[in-house]
Formats: sequence, structure tokens, C-alpha cells
Amino acid sequence: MWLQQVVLRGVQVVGRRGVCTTVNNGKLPLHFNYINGERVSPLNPDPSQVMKVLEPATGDLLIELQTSGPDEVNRAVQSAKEAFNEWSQLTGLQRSRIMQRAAQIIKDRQEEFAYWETRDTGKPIYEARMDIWTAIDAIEYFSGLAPSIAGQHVPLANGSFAYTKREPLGVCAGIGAWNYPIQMAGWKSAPALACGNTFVFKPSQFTPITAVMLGEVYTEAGLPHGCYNVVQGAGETGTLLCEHPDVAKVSFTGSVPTGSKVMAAAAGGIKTVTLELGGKSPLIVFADANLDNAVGGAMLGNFLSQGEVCSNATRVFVENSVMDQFLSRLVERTARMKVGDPMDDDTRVGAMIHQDQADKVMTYLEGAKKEGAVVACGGEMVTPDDPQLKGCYISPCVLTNCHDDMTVVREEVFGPVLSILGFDTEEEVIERANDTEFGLAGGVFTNDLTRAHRVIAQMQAGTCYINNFNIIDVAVPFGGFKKSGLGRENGVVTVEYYTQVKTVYVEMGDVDAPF
Ligand SMILES: NC(=O)c1ccc[n+]([C@@H]2O[C@H](COP(=O)([O-])OP(=O)(O)OC[C@H]3O[C@@H](n4cnc5c(N)ncnc54)[C@H](O)[C@@H]3O)[C@@H](O)[C@H]2O)c1
Ligand SMILES: O=CCc1c[nH]cn1
Repeated sequence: MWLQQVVLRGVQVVGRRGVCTTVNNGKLPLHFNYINGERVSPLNPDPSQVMKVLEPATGDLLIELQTSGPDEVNRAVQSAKEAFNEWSQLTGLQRSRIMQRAAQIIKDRQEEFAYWETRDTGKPIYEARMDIWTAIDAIEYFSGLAPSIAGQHVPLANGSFAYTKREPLGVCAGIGAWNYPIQMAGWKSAPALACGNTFVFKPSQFTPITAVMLGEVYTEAGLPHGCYNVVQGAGETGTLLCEHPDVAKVSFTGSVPTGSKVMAAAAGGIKTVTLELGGKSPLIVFADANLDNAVGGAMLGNFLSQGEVCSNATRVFVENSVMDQFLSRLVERTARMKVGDPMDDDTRVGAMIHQDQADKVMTYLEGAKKEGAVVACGGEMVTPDDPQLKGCYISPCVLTNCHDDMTVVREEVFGPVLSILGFDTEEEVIERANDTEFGLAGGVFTNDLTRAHRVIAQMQAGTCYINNFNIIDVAVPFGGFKKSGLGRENGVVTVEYYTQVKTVYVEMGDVDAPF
């Protein structure tokens, strides 16, 4: 596998972590901002502002790039502002055609995208391939909506009427987390562009690569220069974007504390925000459920992307009467998951994003054990045989003997840790499931459909599942209740978050003024 040759766009890429030879003579290109239709580096490079991006799988340096300061953020926003006039004047169909071409180009380059997404995130390549498709889906889906974005006609007295228009907001900013980089670039840029906005994206400082590749794709597809821009950097760059007076809206994905800061920064300019934040989601397994499906759902709800998934069902409530059966099947299947090289097709748990995140997860596990939790499987640092794989690998963990007050049960761990909690009654479990400040997702497994709908109706979560978990579809809104966020991504409703309504009254008679 190490020396396997992978063919990307007809060009050979040698070695599992061999560099992509499609660009820059076998190395990643030097420039990682994308402004006005081209890769650029910040105009005034500052040696003290260099970010080192490490490859999760190996822990080795992947790239170094410059943080974007005020001048660079302003350059990107001005580029988007200048492009807005042309882009917003196109018909929806014209915008749609360009976006469809972009989706096709990504399909043609999907293996290359997946390769870099895996190197950037450490997630298994089979998942990275699915993630690329979620971005393609978003671009195709919103391109399909673009020609239909329209207002209403409202008849008034005496033949007069009013109509509404859905107008773009202007320059929209996107800020992403590191767990789904290309998905976030797609989920945010596609609705923004379809609605006639222009866009500036700041990916996470840990995963800068594929958002810039998306910029090249859009340009190749015919997107006018300046409509899609990327600035690299960490929190300061994000703050500059949120506070920039020419940014009309911020769509943010990340943690609750940062989301709160983003909202505060945007409040200064009375900007709308979409916030996709963290979670501590419950999954309730009733005794009458198909237990094999429930086990599969619990695993989907915990172990994708090394457990680094916002919507994860990290609190799995199991009816006590089936606890033993459920647990034995869960542990048996979890222990079989292959941990290791993310580039191997059969790997199911790749590398944690970085050492700090791995340390955080292990600290949660130590704390859980001290509080009385029992490790049914996993929860260990794994050292792959390949000496080059010096990143952090954690075996997927099932914790039993948990109770609702444990730190590991209350806080977002963001790692492969599933906590099992027993319950006896429906009423009890609903109350416990809702006893959290988060409200991103929730699920129930039962063969009693009346009960399923009754439970879901009481669940305080924005994205709910009956007899499955963590499936996503671009046509279906995704987002949270409570501290898990504001607004939605995906689905027709997203158009509302990237447009503003203009109302126009039309008088067909004389003006009836009382003075
Ligand atoms: N609801 C969702 O759709 C969703 C999806 C993925 C991840 N998440 C959440 O993201 C978190 C993990 O991601 P993370 O560690 O990258 O989150 P984070 O909050 O640390 O960072 C997210 C992004 O915000 C930027 N940032 C940091 N400080 C900022 C500031 N003051 N102003 C503007 N931007 C700032 C970061 O550079 C990064 O790009 C988890 O809590 C997870 O649940 C939510
Ligand atoms: O991490 C959050 C978004 C998500 C959930 N499933 C796939 N992507």
C-alpha cells in the first residue's frame, strides 16, 4: 500500500502520502488564500504569522502558510464586494449553469479531493469520499433551486397589489470547523452563491487545503472572479471577517463558546448569523427495537470521523431489559473496527485531528473512570505498525456504568467515546435525554411507530431520527435547538438565510390621503 500508485486526473501520484503531482511540480502549491479568482499569499507577509499545518496521520508538517491579517481580509471582502454587482444581476438559471459545471468538475476530481481531505483531516479515505459527495450534492442541489428563488404576489383592495422579492444579502462570510472541511465549504458557498451573494470563506486553521481547491473549481466552471474567496487564519482572521463592515452575514460552524463570540461580533453590525454548533445528542433504544439496527445506529452516531462529529449520539440510553443483549452486540462490532492508516480503504477509525484533541479525549476517559464508568472496549491510544504513522489514534470506546452527572456524559468530548445509560420508562428517558444545554440531534429506535413519534415530538433537538442516526441529505434541513445553534443548512429553508425580503406596494388607484 505504501508505494501504491494512485492515478489522479490522469497524473500519477506515487506513495500513500506522496505529494499530488497535479500541481506545483509534485508539491502542494505555495499560495493558500484564494482571492479574485486566483491562489495568492497575503500581500504583506509577516514571518511571525506563519501557521504550521500538521498532517494528522503522521504528525509531520504538511504545509506552512501565512495568517491573513486586516489587509488581506479586506482584500478578499473587497474582491467579493466588487463581484457582487455582476453575480447578483445574473438570472438564477445563469448562476445555476455555472454551479452545475463546478459540481461536474469535482466529480471528475473526486479522488484527488478525497486524497487531500484525508491528508488534511486524518479521517478514513472511505469517509472522505462520502464527504466530497456531500459538497457535490450541495452545489447541485442549490444550483437546482437558484432559478426558482422568487417572491410572492399579494392581492390588495381595488386591484392594487404588493409583491415581494428575495434579494441577496451581499458579501457573505463562512467560517468552518476542521472535521468536515470540504462539506462546510460546499454547504455554505453553494446556497450563498445560488441566492446571488458573493462569498469569503475561512476554513479552520487545521484543515486549509480543500476549500482552496474548491475555489479553483469554481473559477474553472466560469464563476466570475471574486465571487468565491478564501482567507486562511485562526480566530483573529475569523473575528476580522465577522466585524468587517462590508460583510452582510456570517455562517459559522464550530464550538458553542466561539459561536457566542461570532454572534457578538456580528451583532455590532446588525448582521444575521447562521450558527452550527456543538452537541451532546441522545439516542434512545427501546426494548422492542430491532437491536442489530439499533447497534448500527449507535455506531453511526458515534464513530464516524473518529467521533469528531457535532451531531453524535454520545449518550445512548438503552432500556434496561435489553441492556445485556444490546451491549454484547455493540462491543463485539465496535472491537472489530479497524483503527489505523486513514489511506487504507478498510480503515474505519483514522487519526485524531491533533495531539491536543487526543489528549482532551483521553483526559475525559480518565475522568470518566474516576467517576465510576467502566470501559467495555477501546479507549486506548493505538500505535499503528507503520512507523510513519506517528499521529494520535484512539480505539473506539464504549463506556458502561455511566450516570447522567458524569462530565463525560454532560460535555462534548469530540472523540470516539460512546456512553451507555440504562433506563426503565419512556417518561423518565425523555426527561433525561432533554437535560442538556445542547439540542443538535436526537434519535429513537423502536418498532412502535406511535411511540417513536410521541418521543420525537418531545425531543428538544433540531435534527431527529427514527430508526437510524447521523444520516444527512442535502434536501433536508440540518441544525440545532438551544445552544446548538441558530438557522439551518441544507433544504429549501436555507434560501431564507441567504436572502432578504423586499416588499413593494403597488397602488392602482388614487392616493387616499386624509389631509
Ligand atoms: N453543528 C454543526 O453543524 C457542526 C459541524 C461541525 C462541527 N461543529 C462543532 O465544531 C466544534 C469543533 O470544531 P473547532 O474546534 O474547529 O471549533 P472552534 O469553535 O474552535 O473553531 C471553529 C472556527 O472558528 C474560528 N474561530 C475561532 N475563534 C474565532 C472568533 N473569535 N471569531 C471567529 N472565528 C473564530 C476557528 O479558526 C475555526 O475556523 C465542535 O464543538 C463541533 O460540535 C458543529
Ligand atoms: O459535524 C457535523 C456535520 C455533520 C454531521 N454529519 C455529517 N456532517
